[in-house]
Amino acid sequence: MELSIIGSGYVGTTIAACFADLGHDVVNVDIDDAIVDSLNAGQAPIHEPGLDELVETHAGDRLRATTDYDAVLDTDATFLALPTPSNDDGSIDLSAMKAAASSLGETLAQKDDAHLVVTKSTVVPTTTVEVIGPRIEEASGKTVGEEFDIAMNPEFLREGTAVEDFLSPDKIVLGAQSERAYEQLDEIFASLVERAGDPPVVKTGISEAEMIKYANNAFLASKISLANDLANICKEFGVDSEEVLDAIGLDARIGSAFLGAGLGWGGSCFPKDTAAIIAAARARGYEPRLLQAAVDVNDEQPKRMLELLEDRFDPEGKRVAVLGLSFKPGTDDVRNSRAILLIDHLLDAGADVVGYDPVATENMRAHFPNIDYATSAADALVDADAALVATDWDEFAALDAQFDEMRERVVIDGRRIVTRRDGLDYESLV
Ligand SMILES: NC(=O)C1=CN([C@@H]2O[C@H](COP(=O)(O)OP(=O)(O)OC[C@H]3O[C@@H](n4cnc5c(N)ncnc54)[C@H](O)[C@@H]3O)[C@@H](O)[C@H]2O)C=CC1
Ligand SMILES: O=C(O)[C@H]1O[C@H](OP(=O)(O)OP(=O)(O)OC[C@H]2O[C@@H](n3ccc(=O)[nH]c3=O)[C@H](O)[C@@H]2O)[C@H](O)[C@@H](O)[C@@H]1O
Repeated sequence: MELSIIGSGYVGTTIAACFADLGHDVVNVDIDDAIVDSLNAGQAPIHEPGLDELVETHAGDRLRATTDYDAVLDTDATFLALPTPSNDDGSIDLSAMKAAASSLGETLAQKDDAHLVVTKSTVVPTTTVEVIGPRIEEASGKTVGEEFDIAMNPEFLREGTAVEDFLSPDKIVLGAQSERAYEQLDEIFASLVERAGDPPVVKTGISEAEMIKYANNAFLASKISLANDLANICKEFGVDSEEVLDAIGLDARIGSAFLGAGLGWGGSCFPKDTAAIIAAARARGYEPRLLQAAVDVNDEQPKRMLELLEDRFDPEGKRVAVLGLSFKPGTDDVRNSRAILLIDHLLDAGADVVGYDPVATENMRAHFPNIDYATSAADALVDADAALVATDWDEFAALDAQFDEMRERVVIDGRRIVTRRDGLDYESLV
């Protein structure tokens, strides 16, 4: 089928390249010239394993990019993969979605055939029906359910494994309100369902699909926070939290995934999505206490890590290496990275900070242009008084003699990844 994807960030680029690989003709529409140029030159604008190869293979053939919304006119369906960040009060900021819906509506006014508009972005329940649909109607002069349909297809991919996750989903959720829309969605997803070995396809309402996405993220974020709460209790008793969490994960009802205790969850999604659904629930008069507690535990973990450092010395004038800047391994994304909270605090305390990350240095430089950046973990450790391990990149597990180059060998491990302990003043956060 002919598909258009509006928004070419982590999700838009990944799904465009994957849909092209699955045999669709895809055009990415983005307002950012640099992203469009990069895609048309056959280069992925973001770091994701396997994405470069897909973009290189399909660019100029089944995959192209443009800043011109008119490209939508040659397609059967449009996916909206726009950012849905947080307002200051945590509620969802729909400005990009609204702008894109209006632009799309103006374009669709020129289209004679029916069109399907699919919300891919994470949006609070009722957004597609009450905000996106009406905006497109207003700008196009057309009517939902007649000249165009709306649908919602939440995305569950993780950064760092985006291509693999998209192509091998645990489930595909299709929210729609007309048979015509379900049929078109079936057609779009048929090649993925076949390649992925027939995963469950959940057909549901549009607002249910929107809520499934929040429920999924809220559950996973809360599971990590519960693991952190339990690990903090373990630490009080001198009990090995890893052994405890590994053991409870063997219970099939609990499962071992997302029980990794440590510095907590960051990234562009868990923090904003928990905040958005909490704000949306409050706006309807419900206080989501458990979810708020999960957020509170998560906010505490970086503070606990800094306390462990400050138990050793006042960071003022000390050189502190922060190992790992991305919000998790496998990505260059630093949005809501725990490392940002650590660096902010260290700078406030007057420390001399050196950061290191295998791929996220340039993105972090935009946040902190004035700290030092090392080109290897070994370089970061030279003459450092302390090292804070913020991200569980595999290479940190292999560090050994490099610690001998530190001035004071204080190592606070936020991810329980460092294996060497001898000769170090080592403490794990959990
Ligand atoms: N990043 C992730 O791992 C996942 C993200 N999501 C959701 O997907 C949505 C998109 O997230 P990301 O891809 O991470 O965002 P992103 O910020 O990486 O990309 C968004 C893109 O939209 C473009 N854009 C903004 N306004 C536009 C407009 N009016 N017209 C055309 N393009 C416009 C931007 O230039 C940017 O390239 C969000 O709702 C997010 O919650 C869902 C699952 C996974
Ligand atoms: O909605 C989204 O955007 C995505 O959010 C998360 O994906 P992502 O944020 O890319 O990465 P995760 O692997 O979930 O990690 C999120 C954070 O949790 C932390 N984490 C993860 C797992 C764990 O056991 N412990 C833990 O602290 C990671 O370090 C990271 O900071 C979800 O896992 C995806 O299913 C979802 O599509």
